[in-house]
Amino acid sequence: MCGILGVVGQSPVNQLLYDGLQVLQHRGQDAAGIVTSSGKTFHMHKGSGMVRDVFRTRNMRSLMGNAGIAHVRYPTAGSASSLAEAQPFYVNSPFGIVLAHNGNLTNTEELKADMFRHDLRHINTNSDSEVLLNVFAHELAARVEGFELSVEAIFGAIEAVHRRVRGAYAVVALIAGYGLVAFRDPNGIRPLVIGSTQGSGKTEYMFASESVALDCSGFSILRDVEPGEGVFVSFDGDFHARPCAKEVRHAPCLFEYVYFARPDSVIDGASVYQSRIVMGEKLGEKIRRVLPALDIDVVMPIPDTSRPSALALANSLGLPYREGFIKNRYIGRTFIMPGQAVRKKSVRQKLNPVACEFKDRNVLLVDDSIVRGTTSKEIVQMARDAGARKVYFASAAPAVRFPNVYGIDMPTRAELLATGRTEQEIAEEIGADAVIYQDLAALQEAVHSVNPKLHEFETSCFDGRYITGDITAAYLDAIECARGDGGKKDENPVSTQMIDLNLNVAEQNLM
Ligand SMILES: O=P(O)(O)OC[C@H]1O[C@H](OP(=O)(O)OP(=O)(O)O)[C@H](O)[C@@H]1O
Ligand SMILES: NC(=O)CC[C@H](N)C(=O)O
Ligand SMILES: [Mg+2]
Repeated sequence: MCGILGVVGQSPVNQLLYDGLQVLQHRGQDAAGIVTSSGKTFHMHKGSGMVRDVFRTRNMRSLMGNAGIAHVRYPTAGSASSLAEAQPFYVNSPFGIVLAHNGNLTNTEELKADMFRHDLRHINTNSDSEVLLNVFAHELAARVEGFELSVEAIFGAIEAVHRRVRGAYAVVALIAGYGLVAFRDPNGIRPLVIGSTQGSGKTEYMFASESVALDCSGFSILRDVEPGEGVFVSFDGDFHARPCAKEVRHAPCLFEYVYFARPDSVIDGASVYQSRIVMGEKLGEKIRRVLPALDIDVVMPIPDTSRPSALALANSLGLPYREGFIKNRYIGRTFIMPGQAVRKKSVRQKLNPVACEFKDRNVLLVDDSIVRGTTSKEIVQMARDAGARKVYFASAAPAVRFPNVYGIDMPTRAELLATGRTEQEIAEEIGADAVIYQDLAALQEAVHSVNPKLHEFETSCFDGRYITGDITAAYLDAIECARGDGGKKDENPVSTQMIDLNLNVAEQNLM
């Protein structure tokens, strides 16, 4: 669930992009990159790790210009350790284009083959985002007349991307000498919001995965990029927007509201915080139904993400809310770390119980979701070790039983705790006295109640219905082989040595 950012300003944007990336860090912890544009030249710096580790003062100084794009990466294609797959990606023709992508394509292999045979383009990494950039570049080149690029040609290229590409994609790109392009897939699976502010008497624009990046940079929310829409802002600040897909649906990813997004963001007009509050209230109603005896002494969140839901749940049941686990603020999000060993170790480093809150009590632990069960297994044991009598575990999301192919790295059924298990068996597996899951209809209703205009969501990890209509059992088997924890390219050191055609690594090391 990467984070993307783009700005067309009237003064240097390097600091703005850096600060914005820091605010989007929760969407990707494995790599970060910024490209700025001054005149017809791009300036790029990217690397593996968190934003604070990738950029030094010397790198920041070299990022000159009044427009730029940026990316934080949580890989869903290729590998976490490959520097060559860090974004933004660059192609030199036509004009020079850099692109940053959040999401995951589902026809990458077909596109790659087409690109090689018909478009005569070479893809050098395993990243689907490099493929997406090359499709856009090819379609743009096909529409250039003479040396001039028209706004019509840009929208035509976006239309062609929507025709050729399947899956989830929210994109920002720069075309050297022209401006910034932004677009979102026709189902609107991944978020992309537009903000504006005034600078030197002109309107400045920012595009971001989440509105929190606009808030922290002094931009106000203008609106979301619509599903299938294309937007172009010239480097002079002229704004153009147009629908670019014939068939559109508005089905944002429900998991953004459950886990990925920051609570202070508003996605597609629905406050994430408000949505999580309602999720907690609805979960409270369900707990009243399924545990009528209600022998619970205290409700506790598993920090961070479940906090608003746990608080609302406790209020709705009239039970005390306590912070029984303290989070180490210097450890990142465990779910988006690459590899099960590091995720498991990090839960213990990240969360520690306050023993006196557990002693001889029946506790209800609340998490936003249970995916692999890495967190819940450890946490239930910690609660018992700290003296809890009974441990109930509630999830603000339904059981995750199906792989996600749209930008969340849970590619195999086998790694999901709920696969092939009843709720009773799940409780046994994590060592809880009972597990209570939110119903899918209640979860959808929670977000819908916050923005009644949202009727449909991308819910595949809960119900196995893939909105792009192209996901077959054979496709799922293939990604399971390629991306299961055993099959990931991370385990293959050769892939980390892939030549990075985007980045002057030698120069980066010298600086
Ligand atoms: O069942 P699992 O595979 O463990 O995945 C689910 C857990 O992972 C996430 O927490 P994470 O530590 O990533 O982030 P947070 O601090 O935002 O809650 C999520 O909030 C759950 O706690
Ligand atoms: N989570 C994402 O948005 C990932 C983007 C892209 N598929 C990558 O792996 O780099
Ligand atoms: Mg969590």
